Amino acid sequence: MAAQIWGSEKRARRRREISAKIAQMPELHDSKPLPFMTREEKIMESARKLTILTEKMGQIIDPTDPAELYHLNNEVLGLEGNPMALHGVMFIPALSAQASDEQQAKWLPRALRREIIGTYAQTELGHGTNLQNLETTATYDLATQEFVLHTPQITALKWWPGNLGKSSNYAVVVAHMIIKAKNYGPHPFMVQLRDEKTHEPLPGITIGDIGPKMAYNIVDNGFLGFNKYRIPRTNLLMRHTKVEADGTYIKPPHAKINYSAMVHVRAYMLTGQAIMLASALNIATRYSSVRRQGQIDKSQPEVKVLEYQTQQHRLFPSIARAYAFQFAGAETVKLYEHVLKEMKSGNVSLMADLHALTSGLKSVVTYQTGEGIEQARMACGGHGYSMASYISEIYGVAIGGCTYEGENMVMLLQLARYLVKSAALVKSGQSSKLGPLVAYLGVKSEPTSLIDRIPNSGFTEYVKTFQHVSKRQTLKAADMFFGLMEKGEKREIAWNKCSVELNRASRLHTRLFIVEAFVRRVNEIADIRIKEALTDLLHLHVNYELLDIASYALEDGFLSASQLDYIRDQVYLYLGKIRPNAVSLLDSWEFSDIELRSVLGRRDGNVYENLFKWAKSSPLNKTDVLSSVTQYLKPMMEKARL
Ligand SMILES: CCCCCCCCCCCCCCCCCCCCCCCC(=O)SCCNC(=O)CCNC(=O)[C@H](O)C(C)(C)COP(=O)(O)OP(=O)(O)OC[C@H]1O[C@@H](n2cnc3c(N)ncnc32)[C@H](O)[C@@H]1OP(=O)(O)O
Ligand SMILES: Cc1cc2nc3c(=O)[nH]c(=O)nc-3n(C[C@H](O)[C@H](O)[C@H](O)COP(=O)(O)OP(=O)(O)OC[C@H]3O[C@@H](n4cnc5c(N)ncnc54)[C@H](O)[C@@H]3O)c2cc1C
Repeated sequence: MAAQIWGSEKRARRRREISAKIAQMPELHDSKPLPFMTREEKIMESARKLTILTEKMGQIIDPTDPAELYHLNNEVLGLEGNPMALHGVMFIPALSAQASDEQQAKWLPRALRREIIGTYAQTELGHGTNLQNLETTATYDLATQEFVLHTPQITALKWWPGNLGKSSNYAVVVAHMIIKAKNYGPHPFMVQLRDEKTHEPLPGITIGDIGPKMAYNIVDNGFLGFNKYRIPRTNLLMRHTKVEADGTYIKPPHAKINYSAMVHVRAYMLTGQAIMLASALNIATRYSSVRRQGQIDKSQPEVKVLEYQTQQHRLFPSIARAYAFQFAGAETVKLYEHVLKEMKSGNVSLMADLHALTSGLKSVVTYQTGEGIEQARMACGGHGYSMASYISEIYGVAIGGCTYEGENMVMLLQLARYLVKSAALVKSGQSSKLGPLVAYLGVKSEPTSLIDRIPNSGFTEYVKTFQHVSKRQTLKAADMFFGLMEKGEKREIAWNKCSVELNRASRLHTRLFIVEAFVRRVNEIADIRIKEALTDLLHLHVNYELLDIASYALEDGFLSASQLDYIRDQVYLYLGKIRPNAVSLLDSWEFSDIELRSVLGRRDGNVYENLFKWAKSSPLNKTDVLSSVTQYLKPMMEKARL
């Protein structure tokens, strides 16, 4: 099963080898539990480990393999980030995709050797979503052949970029490029922020940390202002766009090609979310098979809480989602790598499809991951609320994904643009022009669903039902939009009035893609036992998801009330079938105790003893009487007693 999850036997084996090596290297372990550290201590601890990794990484992993890097990162540095997180996740990808060969030769080897640390500085205090209204300017000075970076007012301060505040000395900065008074829109520039020797900010740069956040507190998200700060013309990233010395602008082959670093993260973060969901579920499911509370049959001893159907219903559909996200994420990464290769050689024809797909997936996956992790926390009762479970930290980190790389509603609306265009093709009789991901929009469906009507139909009737609801909602939302425009509404006003319906269409389309990716994967599996276990999980997935969106299929009679009862019964049936495999389905992800960082989710199940040990190690317990007591509470009580 690990081979299915991680992509191959070899990958699963490599993960085990890497975990085993890390287990033998105490210098790479947390020196104490992260929840007991201050933010400064955590940052220090993380930087300490990073420097060891820079020395020893080659002994542990193949540093050119992103999957191995990611695993090393999760084991050693953990989910809460590190001082170079953005360096690997966005700075290097931005340089790789957007810098010319000459620029790459100059900067990439230095970045890869970690001579410099970089980040991606785009979002500002006043604008994150609407890139067209960013306010930082890069004005070309023809006389000196330099760009002058400037922050005209407080809302133009860069705000949020990870590791910008304290760690990075370089950044890819996105600013509006102005040449001879003409604004060419946001463009990426390579900018040195700090002195390479002293690490002091360079003159003309204001920089710092934006303060503690809901999670990710090892990352120094920062602010950055420029006061007429000059950089050479050749610091504009020029793989796709060029500015000649005389100010001539050569436009890129696609207007949004400079957004590729964002698409990179959107494509890669899906499996990251799957891992966080599976981690939280692993903790909750293991704990649920240790925790005994109450009886189902009063004549029997107390049961493991995992025996309760409500507990299974809380956890198992999310187990199915974690697998589904992992499979859909793996497909998306493959597609991204393909499109990136094509883009580099000038073929930009697949960019719109990739953008639509990653926008929808990023939104649905992060939202459902958040839901699943929160349910996992609640499923652990009181101990889930303790930082000893570590689930709240996983939740805080995962939920950040709903906001970064494009706020979820906004990204769903991006997919909706693509769906509405596709609907227009269907309506104008040009269904043959639909791309493969939306081809179903042009296919006539049966009048009613055949779920439970055709024996042994596998998952086909389920997929058709998801297609039907997605198609119907897309065409309905598009009709609403076109109808308003026909009545004379301006395009943007009409769009806003339909946006809730449009986003519903985007979610349904994305959920269909996730179901199809799961079905595709299960169909490919040769090993009978693995196929059986995953088929059970897929049954649970399709029935649970369909029940969740049933109103869309009920409103036009595509599903009947009796079919709905059948679907509900299937959910209960598969909860029971999955129960014996539940812990194994999560243990198959092979998270080590080092990586999980959870007292509740320990592999050995020795929860109570270790919870007590953990509590005793709290800094508050170093002394029996705290100074808050001697200084305030004790005098208060004494005064009251007089
Ligand atoms: C030991 C070492 C450890 C190191 C570890 C290394 C591991 C390496 C492995 C990697 C693993 C990665 C895992 C991820 C883990 C995550 C870590 C967390 C890091 C957090 C990073 C967060 C970073 C950020 O948030 S950066 C800022 C992101 N900002 C945004 O996303 C802003 C959102 N806004 C937008 O994207 C745009 O403004 C948008 C799209 C909303 C609107 O743009 P615009 O106004 O320009 O366009 P429109 O007018 O709306 O549209 C015009 C047209 O263009 C189309 N379009 C838009 N974007 C794209 C695109 N990208 N591609 C193609 N087409 C695009 C749009 O659809 C329109 O098309 P139409 O045809 O006109 O409809
Ligand atoms: C943990 C974290 C890490 C980050 N790292 C980085 C980084 O490394 N580099 C970087 O540059 N940035 C980074 N960011 C910033 C992040 O990319 C933005 O916060 C994000 O893109 C959302 O933009 P915003 O803050 O402007 O939200 P807003 O756009 O202000 O969103 C507020 C509300 O308005 C709604 N809204 C906005 N526009 C529309 C619209 N057109 N239609 C409908 N609704 C709309 C949204 O849906 C939301 O409900 C990070 C953010 C976080 C939380």
